[in-house]
Amino acid sequence: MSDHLPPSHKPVKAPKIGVLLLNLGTPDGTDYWNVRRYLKEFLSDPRVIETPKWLWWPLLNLVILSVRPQKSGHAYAQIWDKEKNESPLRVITRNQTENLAQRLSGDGNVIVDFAMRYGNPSTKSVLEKLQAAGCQKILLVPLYPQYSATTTATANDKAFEALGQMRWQPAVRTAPAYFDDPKYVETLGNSIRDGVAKLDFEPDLVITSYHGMPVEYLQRGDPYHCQCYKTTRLVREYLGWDKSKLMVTFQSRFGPTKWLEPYTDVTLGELPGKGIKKVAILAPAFSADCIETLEEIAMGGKDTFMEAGGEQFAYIPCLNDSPGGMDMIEAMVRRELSGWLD
Ligand SMILES: C=CC1=C(C)c2cc3[nH]c(cc4nc(cc5[nH]c(cc1n2)c(C)c5CCC(=O)O)C(CCC(=O)O)=C4C)c(C)c3C=C
Ligand SMILES: [Fe+2]
Ligand SMILES: [Fe+2]
Repeated sequence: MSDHLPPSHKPVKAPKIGVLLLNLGTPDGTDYWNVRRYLKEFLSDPRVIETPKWLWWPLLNLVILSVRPQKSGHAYAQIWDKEKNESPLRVITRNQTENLAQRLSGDGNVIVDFAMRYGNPSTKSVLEKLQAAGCQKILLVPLYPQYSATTTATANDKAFEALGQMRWQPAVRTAPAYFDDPKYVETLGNSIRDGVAKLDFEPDLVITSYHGMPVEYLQRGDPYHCQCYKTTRLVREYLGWDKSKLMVTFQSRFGPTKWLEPYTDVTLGELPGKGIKKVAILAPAFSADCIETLEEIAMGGKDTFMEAGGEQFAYIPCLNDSPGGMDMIEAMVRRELSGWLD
């Protein structure tokens, strides 16, 4: 009888599985307003800045956002991918996405995409796109090897904020940090060994420079600091190197508070005076090269080191969409999809 028929509803797509790679974000352009918009969203995140809002709001809006966008915009302009008119972080994240999609294409019903925590493509827009395409199961993959509330947790928060507005919410999994995953350690170790072998000099020291954070965040329980040290220890053990050959430093200090030490810039300025004149440096906290690696370390870090009397300086790129890096991401994603993939 017609009164027992269900009311009309939206057409239902064949069920699919979504894999969503999440990264931090980047401005859409290097001009003042694009950088300002991005920094405002980023620096208004209470997971990133824990200063009470009543104190932080005037400081951010009246001081920081009137000067920082110009300074950062100039830095972004130096590393901008002019051909694609895009920031390297987004170019590389898209390449990783396309590469992974290719690798999972034989698995039939998987859609791979990427989204940013700040800026575009927004996490909400991509999750809605995946849901509209029929994804009833979604794996969120924050592309941060070491967990931090300031990166991993806020990326997941943003996804759950969007999921919270969905009537038909997909089943969701989040991939864990992979700082001690043997495949990550091996891949990073191989990239250091190969990166050093390609140089026309033998470095006295290799520096693993991690993005820093206020010491207070560590004291309040963020495990990031320990995970950084563990990554470097495991890589050193994998390479069979002496402790004196591989060092940990922390970069990208922001604001007047005490951040994790030793600071990368201070260390680079001091090493030549201690007789260490040839260094190679890499940034294992980043899954893709970006302003913090290309401008701050490969350019700024080199200047600091050479001006202090250094003789040779080399930057070893992030894993990006290298074959080894993609093998590692694919293995991690397949593991986290277990039970979902046929
Ligand atoms: C203000 C505090 C910040 C904390 C804490 C922080 C942690 C953190 N960040 C990354 C990865 C990236 N950060 C990037 C840029 C960036 N980071 C901060 C500040 C903090 N980061 C700022 C203000 C900026 C913007 C650039 C600038 O104005 O200097 C990026 C690169 C983005 C790009 O577009 O290229 C990444 C990636 C990690 C891993 C981390 C963990 C502790
Ligand atoms: Fe950062
Ligand atoms: Fe620690």
